[in-house]
Amino acid sequence: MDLRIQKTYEALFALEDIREIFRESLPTGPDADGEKEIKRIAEELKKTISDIESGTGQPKVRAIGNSLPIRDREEAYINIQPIQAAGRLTADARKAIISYGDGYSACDQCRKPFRLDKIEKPCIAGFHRELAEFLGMDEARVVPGARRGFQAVTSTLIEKGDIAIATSLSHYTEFLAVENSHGQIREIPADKNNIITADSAAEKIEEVIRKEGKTPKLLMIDHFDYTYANEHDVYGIAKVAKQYDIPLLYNGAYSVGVMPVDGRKIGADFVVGSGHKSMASAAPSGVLAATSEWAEEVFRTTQITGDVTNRRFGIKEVEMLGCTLMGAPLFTMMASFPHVVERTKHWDDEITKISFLLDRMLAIKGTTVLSEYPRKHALTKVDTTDSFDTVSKTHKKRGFYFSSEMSKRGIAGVFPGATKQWKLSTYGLSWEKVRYLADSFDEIAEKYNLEVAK
Ligand SMILES: Cc1ncc(COP(=O)(O)O)c(C=O)c1O
Repeated sequence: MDLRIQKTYEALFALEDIREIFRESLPTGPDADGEKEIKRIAEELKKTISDIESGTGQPKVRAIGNSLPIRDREEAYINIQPIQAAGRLTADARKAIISYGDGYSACDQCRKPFRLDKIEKPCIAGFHRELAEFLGMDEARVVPGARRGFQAVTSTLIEKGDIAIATSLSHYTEFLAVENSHGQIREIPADKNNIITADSAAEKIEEVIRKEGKTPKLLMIDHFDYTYANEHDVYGIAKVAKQYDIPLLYNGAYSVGVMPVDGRKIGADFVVGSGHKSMASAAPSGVLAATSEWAEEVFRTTQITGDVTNRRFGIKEVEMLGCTLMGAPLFTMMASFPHVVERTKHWDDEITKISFLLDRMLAIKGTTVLSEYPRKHALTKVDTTDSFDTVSKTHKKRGFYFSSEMSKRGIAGVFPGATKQWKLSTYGLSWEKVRYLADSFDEIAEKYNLEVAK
């Protein structure tokens, strides 16, 4: 059965349950408000089912007190949304949400010594061990997003007035994490090709030491940045950081979960990944891994003493505020993990797919690629100012014509109105879909008389 229909039926059945449950406590009878509302919603749900079955209209369901359209992006569309691609759930993760979506669905299994990463059944402890191994690190913890990983590290290493180094292409959450610890950021500039090199990292460190008289306390480097998804010299930069004895945080938001990442080989002290961005997991989720040396600090347990009425919280980790991902996000990470491990072995295929698509897009005269080229990542920034955007000048929908043409062809994820510089990702799409995408760009170009080289 179409998943949308199945879900709508489930909502209909839930509505019946609600009617039953509240039969006692709500005024009933055909004119009672609650009864009228339930009837109205039931009618909408039934109409939604018949709309889907007859293939007319976009189904919209008004959930109780809220407006919640059925989300059918992955089932009904080819989704090229750049940041959704690798966070899309696996079927196992979807099942896990149904089974473990309830509040505290992990904590009801928590036994002595009372910490999330120590729960053996279900195998949360084992998952932590495997995560660390997968990343080539000694210890790992799940966190609510990469940003919480940054925060745990900055909160451990940075004190008021300390300096941390990031780059001109670093994600804003690194800046906020440092600010949260009352530190200051100095940026390594990207070169003219939008790449962060080891030489410029060394120069920035030298400059900070010379001008400010102190050695930075942390260096954070994004393996692939969020703007271009260009690859930066993480190996070289890690070497430089070692020379100056500065701990290195490797931001793998766009790498952990899609390509092989070995923190030890890179020379990272901390590896951070984003579950919802690159590990086929529900938001918010992520991972913070550390070498054993740094694990002792960043995963330190509470030392609280004093007026705490004879209570001790000894095993709880301060930076994790005891426990982190307790339910659905954790179980989606766990359920997707075997698939994630497997898919990292096929990263080359993903590069071949994006390269194929871009070759076809570049044949549309005026289109350029703003990211480094040839590509090393499936996420790419393109510039269609001199191709698709030229149409928007005269089209009655202006720039929105483009996303609308894409949507008509069953393609979602192009930012509505964007026709100049925009990002897309082919990550995880089948070859069939990638070819269809390329044909669709051609079709739109030809429809509007843009020149396409054959
Ligand atoms: C490069 C990069 N790092 C970190 C983050 C933050 O990740 P999260 O949402 O998992 O906290 C993002 C999110 O967009 C990102 O693009």
